[in-house]
Amino acid sequence: MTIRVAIAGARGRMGSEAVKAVTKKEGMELVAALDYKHVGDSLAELEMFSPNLNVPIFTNLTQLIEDTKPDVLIDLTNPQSVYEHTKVALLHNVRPVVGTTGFTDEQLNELKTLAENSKVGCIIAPNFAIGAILMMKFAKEAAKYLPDVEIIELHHDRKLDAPSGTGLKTAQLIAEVRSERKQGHPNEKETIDGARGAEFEGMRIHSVRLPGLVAHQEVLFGGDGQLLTIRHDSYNRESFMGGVLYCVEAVMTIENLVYGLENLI
Ligand SMILES: NC(=O)C1=CN([C@@H]2O[C@H](COP(=O)(O)OP(=O)(O)OC[C@H]3O[C@@H](n4cnc5c(N)ncnc54)[C@H](O)[C@@H]3O)[C@@H](O)[C@H]2O)C=CC1
Ligand SMILES: O=C(O)C1=N[C@H](C(=O)O)C[C@H](O)C1
Repeated sequence: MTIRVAIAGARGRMGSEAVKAVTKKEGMELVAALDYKHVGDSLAELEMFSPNLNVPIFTNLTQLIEDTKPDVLIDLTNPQSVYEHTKVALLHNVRPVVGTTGFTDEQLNELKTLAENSKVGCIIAPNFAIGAILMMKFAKEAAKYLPDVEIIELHHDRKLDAPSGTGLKTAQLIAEVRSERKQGHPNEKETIDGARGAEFEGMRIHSVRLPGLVAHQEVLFGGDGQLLTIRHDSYNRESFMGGVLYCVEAVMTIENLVYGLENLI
């Protein structure tokens, strides 16, 4: 069976890489792209894509679904649009594979309920790179023994959300195995607001944004006279594509919402 795939955000850094990956993958067909402009055009008409890519562009997701009947919607857009796209897809029995980060807890819970009630598979993956998933798994394990943790995530300077979805997910996984604790000196004071980074259940997350970076993270564990550093680097966006394709296949086999690829591998 061929999986019919639509991509929201196809012109973006991740979306354009996903277009290449899906069109090359046996057993998948790219049937539509969702954008906020270029309605009525096809990807072939955009300079960045091959002139043979006759994939229609829509600006309305419901219309896209009615006209092209995708099985899966890959969303690689932005934190403002992703919730609505995921909800509309689920309401139309289209399985979302979401890489976009920046969901609130409330939005995640609503989508989880919607997916469960309608028995439509949905994967929300803050990071598709296998190395990043392992970094998070190893960090969760290390935190059982070394509970003093600081997370430093480093990204390109076009990123809209902070902390990164990966940084937040790492903190959430660690919080599952360690009880909340205040780190640093009990009387410490910030002389400049934010100096100690964002706080999540007593852990600090530091967000670095610089041109030249892609996606990187270090999880630092301090103990008596020792430091354990777990680091992952994505040097390009191809690093995410194995995970994207894996999710497109996996989402066809589930009937609920899975948040994080570590739950599937
Ligand atoms: N889960 C993962 O492994 C990864 C996730 N990301 C996330 O993916 C998202 C996209 O990242 P980039 O590709 O770097 O961003 P980008 O800014 O290069 O691309 C976003 C694309 O979405 C389009 N877009 C914006 N609003 C839209 C709407 N309402 N409907 C349809 N398209 C719309 C934009 O035109 C743009 O082409 C971000 O949230 C980022 O954090 C990025 C890399 C890896
Ligand atoms: O915006 C990005 O680039 C990335 N976003 C994801 C995140 O917020 O964790 C995944 C990866 O780090 C790249």
